[in-house]
Amino acid sequence: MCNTTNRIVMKNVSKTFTTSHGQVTALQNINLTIKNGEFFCIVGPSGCGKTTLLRILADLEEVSGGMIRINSDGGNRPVNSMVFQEQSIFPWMTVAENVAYGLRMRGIAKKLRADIASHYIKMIGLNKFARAYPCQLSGGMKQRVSVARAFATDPEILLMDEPFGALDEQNRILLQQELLHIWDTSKKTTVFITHSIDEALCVGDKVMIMTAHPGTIKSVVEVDLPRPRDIAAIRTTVHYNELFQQIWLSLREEVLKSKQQEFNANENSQPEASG
Ligand SMILES: Nc1ncnc2c1ncn2[C@@H]1O[C@H](COP(=O)(O)OP(=O)(O)OP(=O)(O)O)[C@@H](O)[C@H]1O
Repeated sequence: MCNTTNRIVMKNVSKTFTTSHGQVTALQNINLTIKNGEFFCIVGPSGCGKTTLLRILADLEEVSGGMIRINSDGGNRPVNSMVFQEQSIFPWMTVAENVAYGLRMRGIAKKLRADIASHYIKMIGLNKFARAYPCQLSGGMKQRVSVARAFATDPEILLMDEPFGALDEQNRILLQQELLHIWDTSKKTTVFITHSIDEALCVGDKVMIMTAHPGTIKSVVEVDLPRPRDIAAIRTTVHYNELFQQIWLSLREEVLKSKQQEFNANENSQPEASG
């Protein structure tokens, strides 16, 4: 599944934003090692710093303290590729052009990039739509294209920020299964944010639970469910339910804290009653 080489190491990482209302500490004391080939999921209450952590890994945000090391292979391929919740494909390009986009940017020859794109388009079941434009696709189909494009680019690390969060349940299950299928053939180091414990258990090797704001690491649970995974089948196992309970008990406390924080913030922002 994954080998023992460390791909990502974070030591005492913190991130503070300066806003017009003062300083916001989004992340504190993050110590984390993600191994090469690991499928690493992150869950946590809203606003706990999940996206900030991913943006730091994507080099879109600088850390305020601590250090981060990404062990790169040093080849021609990109270090990372990101898939967002909202489809981020180009509306003026066909499905095939979208999937091949990263390869074109890397100067890969036309024939080779067409072959690679076609391979991933088949994997996501959109062969008949290779020449279609995004406006001709459903939301689920567009998100499939985003996933195919990320894999086709062959990054060393795949960063996924709630990639299926906006999809209905049926499409989500189909895409989770397709993601697992593509991932099984590439064993790419993946960092995957989700609000769903079920999704984290279906796809992940590890699930990291974050505390309510400011985000720290509460615990990391190893998902020792066998691979390759059939999503429908693993959900019926006793061990899946044990893991679900373990994660939920840890997460529940943080979700309640986060709700209380929201309530307190609302109370403090209420204008005082006059008279
Ligand atoms: N650019 C920014 N400027 C100021 N504050 C920010 C910025 N980005 C994030 N924050 C704050 O940092 C904290 C963490 O935000 P972040 O988006 O990382 O959380 P999250 O866990 O991804 O939330 P959600 O689950 O709701 O997407 C929040 O308090 C947020 O308001």
